[in-house]
Amino acid sequence: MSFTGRGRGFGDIAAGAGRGSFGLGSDSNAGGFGSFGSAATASTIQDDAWDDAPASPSKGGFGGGSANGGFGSSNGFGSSNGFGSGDGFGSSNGFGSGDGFGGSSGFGGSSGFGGSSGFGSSSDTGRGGSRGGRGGGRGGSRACFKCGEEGHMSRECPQGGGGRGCFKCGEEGHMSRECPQGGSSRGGRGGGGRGGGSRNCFKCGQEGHMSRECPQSGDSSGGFGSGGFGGGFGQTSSSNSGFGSAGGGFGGESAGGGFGGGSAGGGFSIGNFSDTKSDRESSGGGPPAGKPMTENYVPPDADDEESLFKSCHVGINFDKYDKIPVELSGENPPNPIQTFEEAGLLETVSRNVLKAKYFKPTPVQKYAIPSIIAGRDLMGCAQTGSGKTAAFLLPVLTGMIQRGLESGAYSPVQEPQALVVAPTRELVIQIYNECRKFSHGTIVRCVRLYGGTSTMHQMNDLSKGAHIVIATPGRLLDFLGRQKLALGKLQYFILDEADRMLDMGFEPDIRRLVETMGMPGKTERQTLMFSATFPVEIQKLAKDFLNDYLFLTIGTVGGANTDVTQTVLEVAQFEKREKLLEILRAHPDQRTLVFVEQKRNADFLASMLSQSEFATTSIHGDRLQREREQALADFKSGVAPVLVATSVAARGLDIPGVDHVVNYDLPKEIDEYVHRIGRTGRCGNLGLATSFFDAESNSDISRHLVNCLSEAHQPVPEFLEKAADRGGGGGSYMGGRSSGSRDVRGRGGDVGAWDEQPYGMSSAAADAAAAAEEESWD
Ligand SMILES: Nc1ncnc2c1ncn2[C@@H]1O[C@H](COP(=O)(O)OP(=O)(O)OP(=O)(O)O)[C@@H](O)[C@H]1O
Repeated sequence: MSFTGRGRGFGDIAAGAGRGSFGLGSDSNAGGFGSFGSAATASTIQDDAWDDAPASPSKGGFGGGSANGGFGSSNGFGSSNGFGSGDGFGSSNGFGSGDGFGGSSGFGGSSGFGGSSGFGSSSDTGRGGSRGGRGGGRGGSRACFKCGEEGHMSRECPQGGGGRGCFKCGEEGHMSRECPQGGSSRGGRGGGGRGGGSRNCFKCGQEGHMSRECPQSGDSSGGFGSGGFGGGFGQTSSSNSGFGSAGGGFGGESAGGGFGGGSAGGGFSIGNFSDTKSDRESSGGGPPAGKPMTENYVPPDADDEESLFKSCHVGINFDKYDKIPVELSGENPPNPIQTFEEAGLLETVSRNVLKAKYFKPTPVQKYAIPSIIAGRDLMGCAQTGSGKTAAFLLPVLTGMIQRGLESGAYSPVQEPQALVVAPTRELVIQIYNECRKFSHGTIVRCVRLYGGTSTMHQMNDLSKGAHIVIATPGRLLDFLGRQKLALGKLQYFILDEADRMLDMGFEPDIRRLVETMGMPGKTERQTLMFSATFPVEIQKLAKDFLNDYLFLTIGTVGGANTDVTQTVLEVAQFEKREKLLEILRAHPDQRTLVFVEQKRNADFLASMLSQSEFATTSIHGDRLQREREQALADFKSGVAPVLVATSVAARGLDIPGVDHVVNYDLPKEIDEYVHRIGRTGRCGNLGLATSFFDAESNSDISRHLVNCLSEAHQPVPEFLEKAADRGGGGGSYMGGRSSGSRDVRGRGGDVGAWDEQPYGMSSAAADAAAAAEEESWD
């Protein structure tokens, strides 16, 4: 039996099964459930389903069962053998139907599967995840089978009779032998013992005979028969939770795999594998509103030296960096370096710098490296693409190694010496790769933690040792909460895109991280913050985290990169599509990054362009992480020379060879604009940015835009000046920029005494509003 789903699904996680086709049954080993249950622990899947969010017991997902259980193993649901399609999964009859699934070694061994008595039942809302798994087979710890809590047995459970429902239908009030639903293989609470429902053959899953009489010879190919897995797996009609709706234990003894279905809100929803938001909504499953879809994705690692050291070529304006005015304020600033040789970097690190073809430090590196080596806290602000990453990584790696690294390999709790936190997953990956590049040949272990990927995989990686962790806040807090990570030995705490990390969206997470997670106090650690923009109020906030810091400004804080030629065109909303096509046709060879405000528009535009003559891909927060990384890879390699992106790609990404940035929609914030156009014109190269100004919706940014263009010596179109004169953007004309122009301590000496520059909406508020409106940041 096979069926085809609409969405992408397990199948294309691996094994190239591609989208949709989902094999069930005896000849479906490759596409089935084969390696399922191989090597996960109880918590494998629980939180993976929820992007970057910290662990929460209320989230469902698969619960791994016994120590070896877990739906999905380290490679995730469907693991390397894939798992068939997305939507199809669990639809109508779902698993538990006749043919069963699973590879020959999969479930369905003689001992069957099926959780114990219906944990993850409807009263266990959301607990299905890890707890569900416990019941399965010989799963996990000795928690109560009803509520999943440890500390009491099920007979003493304060939740009363929740789990005492009929094993077949899940209803309370009767036992399974009296069940009015007879032998149906669907639904059921927890698929008791060898199947919650019918007495199908465990080998082939067909009704009408027992396994010993099975015509399908002795192997276990059909293993996962209807009965057991029927426990709540599938049954779309029964609840919103999709997979394991009413419960559904699944821990087969033989396979060792727990599979606790969740309950309402939990479980492995069908919607998780559908392609669009509306699919999710209609299926009732999937992540909560606003949360991107997830899968148990294991990202690849570039291990060869060549790809590690591949870097962008410096451009013709690289030497002009030296002419940009620099200001380093604060007590006793150290002298800048002029060459990498005089920086006092560790020899191996210096060698890597040369291998990366860094022959001369950029201004931010000249000042930041000696400041960090001198042990100072630093807030560094330099234009996009001017080498801020190496400015902190090189001295941090040197300092860590010189102080001595501890080997934490295979210790249950890793205690890194350095922590870098960044706002997006792709930026985390990029910093991680830079870190591996500069630490190449040393014993430093870098670990990346970010959402949308397999928690189990990251946990394994982490357990091998972590001297420096690079993470997005959500996944980081998750691991801290799980006590896989502790911050007691932290020497360096780095916020990249610091203004973003401290705005309303992330500030609570960062504060929590700094104040409640055992991190050394600010006088005991070194805190470093970097960005191209630093709004005044964020600078003031940052003071809470910094100790006697230096403030480094290269050029104007928040100024646009002058190597980018900026053009603003007046284009009404309905004309934008045609205008974009016109621009792309005029520059067919240019690698172009198109920014839009809305995720749905990113996909729409990407399809539209692909159907025209432009190979286009898209990146935004609703795409699976695998897809996001693939989109970036395709854009980088030129497979898709046009990338349509939302703000997830606005900051930090260093994509070599981006010729042109098009703001199809202007952002609401001028700082965001500066970061977006900074994806081109990097490292002394020239770039081009074109923005569509729609007077209807962009008047708020007009004043800031005029300012930004003038500062960067770019022509200001008349229509834009007029829009600014009409008052777009609020505040005074000249004062209307978002970033503070310099160290806020420079005025009045005390940060608290600083008079805010007037501008309409605070950067933080605007950021938050924009984020809430459309993009979900990692
Ligand atoms: N000294 C150097 N010599 C040559 N190339 C360099 C040097 N420093 C950095 N680069 C390269 O310049 C590019 C931009 O660097 P990086 O990504 O660190 O910029 P950034 O200032 O962090 O930008 P953003 O503000 O966009 O995050 C990278 O490809 C990096 O490898």
